[in-house]
Amino acid sequence: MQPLLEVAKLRAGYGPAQVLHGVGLSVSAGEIVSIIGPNGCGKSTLLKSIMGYVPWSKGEMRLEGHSILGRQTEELVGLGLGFVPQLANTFKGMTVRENLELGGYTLDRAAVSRRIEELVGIFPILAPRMRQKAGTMSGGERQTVALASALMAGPRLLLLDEPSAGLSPSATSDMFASVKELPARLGITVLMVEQDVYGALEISDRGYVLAMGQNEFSGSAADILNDRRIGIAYLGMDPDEHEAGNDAS
Ligand SMILES: Nc1ncnc2c1ncn2[C@@H]1O[C@H](COP(=O)(O)OP(=O)(O)OP(=O)(O)O)[C@@H](O)[C@H]1O
Repeated sequence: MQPLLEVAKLRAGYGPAQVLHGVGLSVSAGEIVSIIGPNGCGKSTLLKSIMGYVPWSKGEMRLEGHSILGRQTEELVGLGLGFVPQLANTFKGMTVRENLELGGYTLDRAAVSRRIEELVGIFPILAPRMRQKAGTMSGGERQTVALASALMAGPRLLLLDEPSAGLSPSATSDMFASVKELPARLGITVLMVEQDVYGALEISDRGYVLAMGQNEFSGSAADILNDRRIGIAYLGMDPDEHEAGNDAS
């Protein structure tokens, strides 16, 4: 089946500082795909490059097989891409409802109301907080507002940059539980960057491991979770203990 999004040989960075050195990935409709890797390896830069915020020097990007390389961010949003940046992703002086309305600025009033109702069904904590200013909410609540705002426009593919950043363990598991529902409940495909490798892979179909701006490994979420090198590098696996386990078997 043709992927929804394909990125190939992407080279991008900030002026002379090249960060991505030929990265590739694909995401099929209905999937949740995670990008993991060490700090500074270029995960956020990859999402920002896809969204048109960071200029490419080389590469290719296709949506359902059609090249969309070089499109402006607004055009990409029009084509169905949505983005939730890491932190600083709500208007703190505005209420929850106003944040959501802003996310749905392309919709008419009736569609905004319908969409808000639908999203409150998925994120029940928003219901009693519609008039609360985002700036007075906890990190987890605000992250939920950011996610719901990005969903207002009905993206086909949602790019999430560390949705668990700054959240408590319980808020993190609520966040992952909500993200997991997006394909089935709203028909949204998800490409997510996460530091919480285990939490992200648990709800993902597939994953990509980046290292120093390059693809290091990719596979099903189960393959990555079972890979010894990944376990040692990112999942806190004790190398000696694992070796001992292997010897015994
Ligand atoms: N606006 C910028 N200008 C210049 N360099 C930047 C900019 N943003 C990021 N970088 C650099 O690009 C590299 C990759 O950063 P990026 O944020 O993509 O990594 P990351 O894998 O998402 O890291 P983390 O897991 O710590 O969030 C880093 O060396 C970073 O310092």
